[in-house]
Amino acid sequence: MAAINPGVAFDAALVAATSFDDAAASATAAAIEAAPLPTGAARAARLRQAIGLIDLTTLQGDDTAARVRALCATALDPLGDGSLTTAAVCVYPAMVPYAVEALAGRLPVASVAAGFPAGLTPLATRIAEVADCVGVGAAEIDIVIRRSHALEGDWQALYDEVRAFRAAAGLAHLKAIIAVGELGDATTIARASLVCMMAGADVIKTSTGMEKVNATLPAGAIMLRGIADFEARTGIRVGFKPAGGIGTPDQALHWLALVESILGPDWIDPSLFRIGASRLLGAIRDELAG
Ligand SMILES: O=C[C@H](O)COP(=O)(O)O
Repeated sequence: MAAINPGVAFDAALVAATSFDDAAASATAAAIEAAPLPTGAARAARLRQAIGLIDLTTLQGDDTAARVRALCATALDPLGDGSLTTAAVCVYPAMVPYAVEALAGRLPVASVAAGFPAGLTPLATRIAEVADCVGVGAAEIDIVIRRSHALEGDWQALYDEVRAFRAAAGLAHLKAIIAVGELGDATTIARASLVCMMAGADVIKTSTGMEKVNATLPAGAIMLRGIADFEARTGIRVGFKPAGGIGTPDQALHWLALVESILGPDWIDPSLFRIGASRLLGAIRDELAG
């Protein structure tokens, strides 16, 4: 992953001046969906690239040590030929020790945290959870924001919370899930993205996978433009993770195309781009197996 984002001071005026047009976001997404996808060998190569970007995820109430160990074995050798790995494995906090043991440092373990998926447990509990996950070996922490702060326009409160998660995460990479499907409009998505980046998120992530609406290309377009603006303003490169409902090879290819079209080829790398998915790997594997 890229260097830790130290964050920048909260800038209320910049947040207030940040807006985004829903129609522009939809138009960007529509252009990506209308463009032809690669075919033949180029498609296969791109799908292999996508596998290397996956945070292979299980976030089920019935997760067990055995399921997590099996997931880790798949992440280390997803095509069964030793040719590549996924980017990371993503699990609930209680499953982190099993993943850490199974991966033995060969891949990072990402833990969801901060009261995932709603972010509505007491703040002290959410901060302690972040620290606990790091303490048992998670190298990446996928926190959720408390959506009410964004919906009520209390951007200082959102900044302060994410700043506290940044501090609790220490040297672990911090991914901030903004839950686009619950934020309402493009401007709120743009402002939430900006505030999380200001507070020190290394990656901004669309969704938990548990909202009614999860990763969408229009929301992605808004977040990616925010990442580009933030880099132009601060020199800090923040990564991007669409997650939730990405289950087909075509969807993965659209996400790669969107990221590349807005941020350029540098971002097609696990240090700056992840796809959070539980079913996508199986679908890509099926296609590649013909
Ligand atoms: O962070 C990852 C998501 O929870 C995965 O969502 P999914 O099960 O729809 O692929």
